[in-house]
Amino acid sequence: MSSNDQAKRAAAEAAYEFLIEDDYIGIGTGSTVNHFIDVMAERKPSIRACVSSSEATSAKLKKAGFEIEELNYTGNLPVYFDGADEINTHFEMIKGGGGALTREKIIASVSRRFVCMVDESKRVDILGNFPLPVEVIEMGRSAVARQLVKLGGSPELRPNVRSDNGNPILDVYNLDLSNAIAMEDKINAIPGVVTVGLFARRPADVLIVGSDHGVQTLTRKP
Ligand SMILES: O=C(CO)[C@H](O)[C@H](O)COP(=O)(O)O
Repeated sequence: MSSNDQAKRAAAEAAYEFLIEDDYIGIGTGSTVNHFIDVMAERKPSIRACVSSSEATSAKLKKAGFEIEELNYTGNLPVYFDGADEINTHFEMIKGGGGALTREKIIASVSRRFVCMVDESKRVDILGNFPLPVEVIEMGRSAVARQLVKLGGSPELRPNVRSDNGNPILDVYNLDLSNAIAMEDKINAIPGVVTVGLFARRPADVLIVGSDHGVQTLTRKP
């Protein structure tokens, strides 16, 4: 296992402490989440079912013996576990590197606690080094891209990729995300945008950072 993977695994193990048994739990997408599912598979918690943010996560959870439930049948969730592509000191995030941003944002929006697990390379002062994913409706792809250019961005179509919802994803470089809430609102207002991978209006509540030196668990200050 690479040291980066070890850091993700360590963060996933620490995150497990936040799991609430005998209820539904939300599970995101990505390599860090995959470590979290491995930890769950080893420790076998008693949970009602998982609400999953992607087909890939659902497949891994099912293989590990966990039930999947659709969000439409669960109501609000006590806790959601996911990774991030970048996270700042306010626990605002860029997400969607794995293309699951829309389902991730929906699940995060109905979860009482968002536990974000990262390796330390994901921590930043200002978001934006990682290109911002924007899921769009196919027919509005170019129109949205032109609006993103007006906002100062350089959008690139993610090649040969469709989200689990069947939509294309634009990766936007060079945006000024120093005011992440304002930019999230502006991008959300563009017709044709399905979801922007900025999680500023709904930041994480708990941040667990794995590194060579150990694991740090941080709680967002209100
Ligand atoms: O937002 C995501 C998927 O859409 C992931 O949380 C993000 O890409 C981080 O992935 P990884 O844990 O593999 O570094």
